[in-house]
Amino acid sequence: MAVDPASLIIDLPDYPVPGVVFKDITPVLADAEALAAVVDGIAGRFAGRGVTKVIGAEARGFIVGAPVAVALGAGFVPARKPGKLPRDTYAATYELEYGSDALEIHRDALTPDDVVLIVDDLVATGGTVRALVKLVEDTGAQLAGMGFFLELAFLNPRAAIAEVTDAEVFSLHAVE
Ligand SMILES: O=P(O)(O)OC[C@H]1O[C@H](OP(=O)(O)OP(=O)(O)O)[C@H](O)[C@@H]1O
Ligand SMILES: Nc1ncnc2[nH]cnc12
Repeated sequence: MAVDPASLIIDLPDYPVPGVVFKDITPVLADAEALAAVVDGIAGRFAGRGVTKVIGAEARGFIVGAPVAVALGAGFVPARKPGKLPRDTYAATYELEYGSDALEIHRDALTPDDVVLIVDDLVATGGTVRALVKLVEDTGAQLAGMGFFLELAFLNPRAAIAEVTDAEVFSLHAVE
């Protein structure tokens, strides 16, 4: 019987601030079968859609996004925290469940010919995704959709995402 990746998530109440239940996915990453199930599950959903690039946000979006890119035969674009990329960038700010931050991509990381998939370990408020959508739009590339391991559905990220794009939102596991 295959392991259910969601069964390996550890909940940490009141971390990093009171009122937030932090979803620790490191046990999922550490389990070979579970990690493969997450990567294959997201990649499988978007196979055959002509995806040329996967974009993922620092840091957990790198961990899940890069192997999904390899599985799809696509390249990977890292969206990094401010000041980390050495050349000209597009930037977007966003709110998190526990603070605010900004992400940047190189201006030449995507072109209007690219078909882009956003990948992250989890979607909570949808703020990070909204920033990534803005960055993809800045380049003129086409957004194919977005794929996550975990969706914190009780925070209603789909409504926040729907305000900025009608691209497909796919998650392997939702917490109601
Ligand atoms: O839907 P949202 O409310 O935007 O939250 C989701 C984001 O939060 C986490 O990253 P975080 O910013 O904590 O950074 P990390 O990957 O470096 O831990 C997670 O990996 C997502 O990128
Ligand atoms: N509750 C949460 N657990 C883990 N990562 C998160 N990123 C945003 N909200 C989170």
